[in-house]
Amino acid sequence: MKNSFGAVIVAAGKGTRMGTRESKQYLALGGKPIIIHTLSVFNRLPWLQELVLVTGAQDVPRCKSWVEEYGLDKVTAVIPGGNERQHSVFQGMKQLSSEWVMIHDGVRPFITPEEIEACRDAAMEVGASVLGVPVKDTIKQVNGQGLITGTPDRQSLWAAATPQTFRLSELLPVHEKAASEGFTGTDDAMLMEWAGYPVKVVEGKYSNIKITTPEDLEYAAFLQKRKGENVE
Ligand SMILES: Nc1ccn([C@@H]2O[C@H](COP(=O)(O)OP(=O)(O)OP(=O)(O)O)[C@@H](O)[C@H]2O)c(=O)n1
Ligand SMILES: C[C@](O)(CO)[C@H](O)COP(=O)(O)O
Repeated sequence: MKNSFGAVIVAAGKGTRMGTRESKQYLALGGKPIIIHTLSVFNRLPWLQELVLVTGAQDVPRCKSWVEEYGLDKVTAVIPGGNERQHSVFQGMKQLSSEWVMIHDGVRPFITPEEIEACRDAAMEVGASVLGVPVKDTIKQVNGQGLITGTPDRQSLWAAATPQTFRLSELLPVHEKAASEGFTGTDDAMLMEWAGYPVKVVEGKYSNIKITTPEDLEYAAFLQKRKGENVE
């Protein structure tokens, strides 16, 4: 359907950098698994037609029971992901029938409806969008010996986040082409850039963190407490 939107929440990673036995997307935050916080934000979007969760094959049953338990009624599929994030995105996209697809990391639970809607609107304007923030540090390019080989102009540097929003009819064939040519990107925008599509960056919040390493959990607990205090 024209201008229909689906979301793929990718949560099939191992969380190696977190170093916990439990994969980080299932760790408790404010009494609920992190992934449930993320899904709940998307589930509350009135204009979102379908919501697909991509998770570890062994975690599909418990994720399905959480979907029921937390009343996540927009979730249309809970499916196993792949060895790479790109593979998980591809599997999730194949479950969708919407015109547009928003891909979001399951470990970014502090995304806000306002940021998601800004991404939606920018994608409809340009064809594709990525939420990001201007970098605050000076970024260095460093060679294998640890020597600095360059300092890109900070004015042009943004840290890409998610959601990343595309037309399903454009992203799916690009994923297929990347798979056939062995091209791997660390985000979906990289694939679309590689294929020559324009992608607009939308300025988001620095609080849209990707929970990756142990210190992120401490910051996440602070953000969750602050969020709880802001509820009317
Ligand atoms: N094969 C993979 C790898 C990652 N992801 C998801 O992509 C998001 C961003 O990836 P990242 O933060 O790197 O998660 P992990 O790959 O689990 O972390 P690590 O690299 O530390 O193992 C996460 O929600 C993760 O679950 C996924 O669905 N499938
Ligand atoms: C997609 C992403 O979150 C954009 O910053 C990031 O590239 C994911 O990288 P990861 O290594 O899979 O966490």
